[in-house]
Amino acid sequence: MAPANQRHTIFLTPEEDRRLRKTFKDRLQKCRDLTGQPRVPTDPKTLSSQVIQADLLSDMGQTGRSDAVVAFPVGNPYPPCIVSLQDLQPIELADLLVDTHHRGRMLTVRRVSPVVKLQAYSWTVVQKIPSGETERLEMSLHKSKHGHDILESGNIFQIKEPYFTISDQGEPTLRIDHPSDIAIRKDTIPTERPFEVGDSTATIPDTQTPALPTKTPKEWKEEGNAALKQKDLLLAHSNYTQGIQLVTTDGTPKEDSTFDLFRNRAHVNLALNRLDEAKADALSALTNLGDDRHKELDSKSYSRAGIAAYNLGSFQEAKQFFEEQLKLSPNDKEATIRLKQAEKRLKEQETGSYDLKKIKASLLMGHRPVDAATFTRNVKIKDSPGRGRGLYVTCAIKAGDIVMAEKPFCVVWGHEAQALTAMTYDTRHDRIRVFPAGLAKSIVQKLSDNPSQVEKIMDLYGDYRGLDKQLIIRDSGPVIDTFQIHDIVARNAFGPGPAYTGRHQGEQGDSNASAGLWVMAAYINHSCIPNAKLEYIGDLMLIRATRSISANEEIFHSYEGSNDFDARSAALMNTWGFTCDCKLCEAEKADSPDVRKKRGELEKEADAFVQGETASGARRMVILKAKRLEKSIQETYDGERYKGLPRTALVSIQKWIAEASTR
Ligand SMILES: C[S@@+](CC[C@H](N)C(=O)[O-])C[C@H]1O[C@@H](n2cnc3c(N)ncnc32)[C@H](O)[C@@H]1O
Repeated sequence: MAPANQRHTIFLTPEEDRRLRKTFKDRLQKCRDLTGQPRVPTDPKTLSSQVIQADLLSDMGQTGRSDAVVAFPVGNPYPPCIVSLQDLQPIELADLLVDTHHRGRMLTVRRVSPVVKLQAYSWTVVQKIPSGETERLEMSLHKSKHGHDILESGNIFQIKEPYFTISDQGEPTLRIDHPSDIAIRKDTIPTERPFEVGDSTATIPDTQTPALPTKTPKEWKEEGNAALKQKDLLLAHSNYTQGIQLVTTDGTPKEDSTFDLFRNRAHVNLALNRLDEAKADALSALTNLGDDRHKELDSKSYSRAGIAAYNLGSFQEAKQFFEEQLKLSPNDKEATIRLKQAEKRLKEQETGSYDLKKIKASLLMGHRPVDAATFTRNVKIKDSPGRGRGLYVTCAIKAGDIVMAEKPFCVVWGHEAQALTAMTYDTRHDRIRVFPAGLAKSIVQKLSDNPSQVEKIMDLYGDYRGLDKQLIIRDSGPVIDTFQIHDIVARNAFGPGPAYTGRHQGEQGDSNASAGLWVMAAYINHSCIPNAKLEYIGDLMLIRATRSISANEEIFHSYEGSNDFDARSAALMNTWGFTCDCKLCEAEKADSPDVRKKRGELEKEADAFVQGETASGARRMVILKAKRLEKSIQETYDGERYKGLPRTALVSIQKWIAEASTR
């Protein structure tokens, strides 16, 4: 994870480290050994008793959330299915091969057991009908949608290009890594006897049949409204969608009930943070009729379109929608306030001038996230030789000034339920890393709900390029390669530290560090002698110049603050996969290991001295001791080689001496 306040390490004993690597390597080996072998049929009774036992254990809290850090392997990416359901050929469980992706095929199964929900995956038992054969089905990290477990949200699934493999626990399993590879059948027949393994009386056709009995759009609207009243947003969304699908073939509503369906779904979409669809729905709901009743309804639609645009950071568009709303309802106070807010954001976007005092005060009042715009006018992305792309300033910036300010694409704070720090074993580099899994999950969810954002996220640096940055929409949503998201998060996420100070103690344990993705800032490369630093005010990230920066100069901040060359180099390689070649690293690399060791020891001594001795009012003898320590550290630096470079080991002792000497 990237800077600052990041947590790169979770302490593992050598034995734990060895066991973790061995478990995952053994599983990989088992997969390799069995690849392409025919699947061995399972015993339905054994499978069902396993799931029931595991479900009981998880109910008793024995396998659910605990302080233990979740670990899973990464580094064997495979692409999601990009073929529509209708173009896939059905496959039987009996035809599956081990550790194989069944490209071009689709498996329709019925869930016949409860779902065992664990932190990093969920699993259940499914049955092929009419054969009655059963199999384990596992959905990995990206297993929930708006807080609901996907496997639990239905009982008939269509699995696209099924992947049959061996689970991390060594069991044969169908495994889903990309949420777009599983569809819940809309015509799911609610089973009165839901969990009877071996029941093969019902048949499920592989292709979808129209829902029976058919409801009218008005009835779907009423069902949607009822679900909304019950706060079941997903059901309300589904009901309105069914109504919309009945009345529109070309996306254009024709009568009042259809306009209502769109307007109501816009409301639900706002609540679900599905902003793209919220905006589109609100605009589709516009009747453009001039009578008072329709004017009032259209005003509501403009308001919803404006809120969606505002939350997407499209402030110009938001402003236009609120202006249209005010034309229809000139006395609407809320619309006037919203218009003013949009205008303020546009000004921030343009000038980079923020009322930081007011923002800080709003944080004290508990208002989060910060209501502010992103300011990136003075920076641009360009190639940075040897470092991929980097961020450059387009004009001179004075020391202390704001280079840019950015709101995150997504942030998960340590105190939030979604926070989850995991350990990953990357089979590509044989490395164990700390990974903000909760952030990755939230990003996948946000992108699935807001396809307009896919391109900018997928453009970020990651080792595995997956589908690159192309947006592919299939069946009912965008195809998101979760392995690509993993690699992007691993190299670009920031650790902003706890959201609150003083309160919410313990919000950053081993398993719940805060993490976020600030897209433009993610283009900034590392240097051990940076010219900029990060600050967070709530979720607003400020990048400030630490010295004056000339026009067209590249911006750098320090990903890793350790003064110890070896520790710093190891962290840069382990977390970000590169060797720093800045002048400071060059100079430190040229020092002999003995000199580096000596300097490290002296620095520790200096730190202990500074902690133990108060500078103000220090006696002469104590100051002399500090100066001797300073001199010893100075002697570890080669004057010629370190000319113009920071001598980082001296920082604390020199600060102490300066303070002690000003009396
Ligand atoms: C947060 S991204 C920075 C933007 C990235 N350079 C790009 O092209 O999108 C971090 C990645 O940039 C590269 N990087 C950053 N600083 C570097 C440096 N000083 N030297 C070499 N590579 C660097 C590494 O590949 C690292 O994993």
